[in-house]
Amino acid sequence: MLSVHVHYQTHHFSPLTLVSKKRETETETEMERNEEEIGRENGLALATENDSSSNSNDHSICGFESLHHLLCASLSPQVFQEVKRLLWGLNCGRAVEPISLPDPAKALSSKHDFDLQAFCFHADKELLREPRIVRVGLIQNSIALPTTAPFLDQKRAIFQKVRPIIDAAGAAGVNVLCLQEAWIMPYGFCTLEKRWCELAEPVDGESTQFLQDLARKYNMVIVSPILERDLKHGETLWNTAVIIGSHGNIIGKHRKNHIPLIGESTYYTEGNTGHPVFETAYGKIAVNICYGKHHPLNWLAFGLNGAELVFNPSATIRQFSEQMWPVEARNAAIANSYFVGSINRVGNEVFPNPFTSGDGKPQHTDFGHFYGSSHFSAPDGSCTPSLSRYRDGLIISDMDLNLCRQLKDKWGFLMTSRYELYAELLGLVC
Ligand SMILES: NC(=O)NCCC(=O)O
Repeated sequence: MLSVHVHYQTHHFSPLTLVSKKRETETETEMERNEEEIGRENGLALATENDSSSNSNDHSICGFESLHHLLCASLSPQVFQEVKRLLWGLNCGRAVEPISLPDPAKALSSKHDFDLQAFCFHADKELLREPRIVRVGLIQNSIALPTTAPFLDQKRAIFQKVRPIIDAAGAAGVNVLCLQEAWIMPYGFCTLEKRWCELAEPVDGESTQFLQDLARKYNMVIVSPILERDLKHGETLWNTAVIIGSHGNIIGKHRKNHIPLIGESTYYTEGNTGHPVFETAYGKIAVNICYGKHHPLNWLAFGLNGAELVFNPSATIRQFSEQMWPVEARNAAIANSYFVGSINRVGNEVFPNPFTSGDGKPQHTDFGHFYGSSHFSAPDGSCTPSLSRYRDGLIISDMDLNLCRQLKDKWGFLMTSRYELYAELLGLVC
């Protein structure tokens, strides 16, 4: 059993070992022709772009909360071990290990029905440095009230819903916690309606105050991505992550660097904070907000500024990015020798007025399914399984930050880079 708090469905497919036995007797063409059939025999209908069978209305993956759960229940233990090695990699020669959490954290996850999983990334033992183990948490959540409810009620209901998840992180001894992009509101930007601007807050606004108390209570650094209104500079809007220190102090903020050309760009523009790395009690952290994950140089800049852990708080749907999700952050972790925590909201958010997404499709009232699937990636290329595709959740991982330098020494990506060549080229094209 790989997760600390498991919610397996009752489906049990025949082990794929049966499939491989059958395949030994087939030619390659037969295998191709029969792939779908064999998949169906095993209850694993293969997904195609237009095939909704892999994403039934409950937004499960063939009845499972995550790919990890599906594979664990469907493969023989031996085959699953090997598939895990290939899909999630090895950390210090071993599969990324689940760890157990204190009972109060587990009790909160049962009572409030959120997915709770915990893992551990190791580093090699060093002779001159002590291990630098940090416990990091990521929270994914759906909204709490219909998008038609009064705004203040919507926001406060989200506070109420997220509170026990933060309490679970506190009970589990999490040191650094990150919430999802614009966590205090629905992702109303897809509607283009300006009324969502009302939910913007100053950096020291209501949500920051709410989290400051919790940061103090649990001695925890909290990263809080909000829609910001800069009251001191023309009341402009930004998509901002506020970094709250473990004493409840505001360490700083980062404003989203890359704004997608969908909805959001009609609300706010590119951030003006560069690529800050925040020195916290628990390590050097940075935030690459959502769409910035598609920009390798954005990831690079946080690395060059010394980040050891970069969060990617997101709000993204299946149609946009699900196939990129397991790849981009993991690649950034490898290329820049740091850890990445990827967070995505969950659920469907239905809005009162129909809108289009500029894709020629009919008007609709919901943007699409936010597929959750929050997870961690490590600089050695290993990663954790993902949280549920449709439920709120908290994923925790211990990570020895010494692994960052160890990977730099092993692979030397920074040393062998040729940034001067790229700088020259970029100088020419800019
Ligand atoms: N929130 C946001 O930047 N969404 C863009 C979609 C994506 O990057 O997957």
